Amino acid sequence: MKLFYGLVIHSKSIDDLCFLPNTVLIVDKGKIVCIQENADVNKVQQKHNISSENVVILKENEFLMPGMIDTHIHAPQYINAGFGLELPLLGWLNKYTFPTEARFSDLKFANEVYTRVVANTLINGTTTAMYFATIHKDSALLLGDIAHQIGQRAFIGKVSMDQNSPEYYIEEKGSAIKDIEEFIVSLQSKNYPNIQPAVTPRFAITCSMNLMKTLSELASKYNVNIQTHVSENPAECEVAVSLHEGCRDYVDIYAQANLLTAKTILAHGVYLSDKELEVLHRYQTSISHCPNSNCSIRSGMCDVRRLMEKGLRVGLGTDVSGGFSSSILDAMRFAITVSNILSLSKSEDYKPLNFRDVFFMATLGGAQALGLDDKVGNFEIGKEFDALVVNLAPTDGNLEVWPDESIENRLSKWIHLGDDRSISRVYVNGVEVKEGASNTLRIKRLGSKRKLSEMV
Ligand SMILES: O=c1[nH]c(=O)c2nc[nH]c2[nH]1
Repeated sequence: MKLFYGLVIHSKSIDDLCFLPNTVLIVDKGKIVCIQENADVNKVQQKHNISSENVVILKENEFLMPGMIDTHIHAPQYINAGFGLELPLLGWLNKYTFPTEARFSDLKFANEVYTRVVANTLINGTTTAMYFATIHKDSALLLGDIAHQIGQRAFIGKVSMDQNSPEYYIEEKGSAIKDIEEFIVSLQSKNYPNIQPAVTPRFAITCSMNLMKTLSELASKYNVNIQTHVSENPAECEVAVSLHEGCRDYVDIYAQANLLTAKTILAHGVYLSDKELEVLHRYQTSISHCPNSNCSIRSGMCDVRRLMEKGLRVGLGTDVSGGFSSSILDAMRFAITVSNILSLSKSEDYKPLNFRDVFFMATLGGAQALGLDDKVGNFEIGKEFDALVVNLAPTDGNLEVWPDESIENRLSKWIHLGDDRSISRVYVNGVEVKEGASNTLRIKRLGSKRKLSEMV
């Protein structure tokens, strides 16, 4: 058992951000077994017979929050983060993305990049990631091994694509199905507690209707999540609909392929019509909002408020490397900025997203979008303990926190100004995976105190 004591911040819903001072939270075998606000820590410690080395008392400038959830990230594109942003989506895919992803047939290369992306996103506070890998079955399995070893909760998507792709990076019609089924079976048979496969048709342009229909059957046969892209960029929308005869709009392509389910997450959704939103709502399909990517490759600005008002679950995605940053904190800031910009052309009663909304989206909202909210996303008895200790101490991080500042203002400052140095501890399923705010990455499960440069 481990006992945490101090300020706890989490969302009960989008409208209910809770600040719980002097709170005791007890974790047993990875799960939360006790939460007590305004508690006498010594009494609770004695009552549960917890030894001092298993007690974490947060400092005055620290708070405990749920681990953050990246609902859309391309692990192989990590190597491209920060360049190639001058082209819009379709040109960018052809010039930068497909050639890079093709290199992941090489397992040694995949091992290097995937170790870095998992380690660094954890350091940045991403305790759960919904990954796109590449079309290569073995390197996608390797990504699952690495996330398991380092200790991140993850969905791993072996990408499926059988048309309109370069000849050096495309699957044969026959092997596309065989490979994805083998991938799902192999990953599930490893019985990694926090790693699951995800069926991942890249998007409607690079997938035939036949492939998408078979993928939906496999997702249902093996009860796995589905992820793909939708309505990101005007040219993409036009090409997608023109390729799938008889489909009314972009969402209708996925509806006809039976890919819309309550376990499906679609990245972007910038240009969805009201009719399309109604269809997604009916299927309980969720959206990953990726504002950094939408700005960086100039796809457009997604009106998240509108999606939420239509009843959709919306999480945040970094969408590396359309998005240049693998940090969900960064995604939170971009989401606020995009929403502020959109509000300039809306009526006065339009409510742009604020720091409370994006905190929800980065935690419980992301968990809901991935269908994981029975396990993670906030602190409730019975849920798994995925958590961050955030430290706003002026000597340690880049924030100035004044003694008379309210807790709300501190959280707002952290969301706008914090960085990975302010995340001092990371726990997944009750296990600490990062210790100490430092640029030297200390990933316990890879051998203590090894630097990242020594790990790859
Ligand atoms: O942002 C994106 N990144 C991708 O890799 C991709 N593939 C299809 N559509 C995409 N959008």
